[in-house]
Amino acid sequence: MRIDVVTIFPAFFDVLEVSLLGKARGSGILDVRVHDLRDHAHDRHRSVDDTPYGGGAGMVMKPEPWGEALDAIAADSAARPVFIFPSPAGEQFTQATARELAAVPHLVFGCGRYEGIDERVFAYAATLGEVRLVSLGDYVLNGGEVAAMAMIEAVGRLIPGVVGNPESLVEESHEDGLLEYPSYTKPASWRGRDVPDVLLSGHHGRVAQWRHDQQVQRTRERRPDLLPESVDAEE
Ligand SMILES: Nc1nc2cc(Br)ccc2s1
Repeated sequence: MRIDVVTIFPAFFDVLEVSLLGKARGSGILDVRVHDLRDHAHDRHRSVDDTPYGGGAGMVMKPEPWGEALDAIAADSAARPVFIFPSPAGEQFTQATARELAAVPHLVFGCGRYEGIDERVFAYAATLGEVRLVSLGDYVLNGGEVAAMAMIEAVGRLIPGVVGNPESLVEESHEDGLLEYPSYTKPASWRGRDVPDVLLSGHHGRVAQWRHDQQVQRTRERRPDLLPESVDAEE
């Protein structure tokens, strides 16, 4: 998978050189390229923003640098890219979105700043590939970089070969629509708190049932919106 990121803060993504994603880059599983939007701003001040038409506070990101940056990326793409623009006005990013995007050969993340990107950039990008505005949640950040980083991690870890043991991806929160069960490790007793006996029983069937019950209970308590219709949130 190829991932491009366009941002005015390229150094923000240096962290992608470390941990699992860093190893995946080194082994060629992930091809991550970070681009400085200011490289596509050619005036003396390399300006990427300007005042909004119609007035109002703040600045809007100019379309010209974006157009040039997206053209350059699309020009050497082996597949029609999917452009992801983090936006508080976007669709909700979920684990299902991550799974969907993990199957896309070429993702391009466009990180807005200021009051956002000139709307015509999204329309232009749609001539180069699919465009999706995506939100992590109902809150506003100062820019798209934090959201893009989170999505890159959520998607990247699903790429075969990135996570050592793919089994560990199966029993996670949201993979089966429920929150994950609680986990314990040694010691069996710690500061007067003991690991639930069932987990020490060696009875795999009972352990599996207990874990599922915990998932349903946690989901009912913390995220009743995730419970399937068949399970009454009030039970
Ligand atoms: N939740 C989010 N807030 C923002 C703000 C800006 Br500015 C750009 C992207 C995003 S995604």
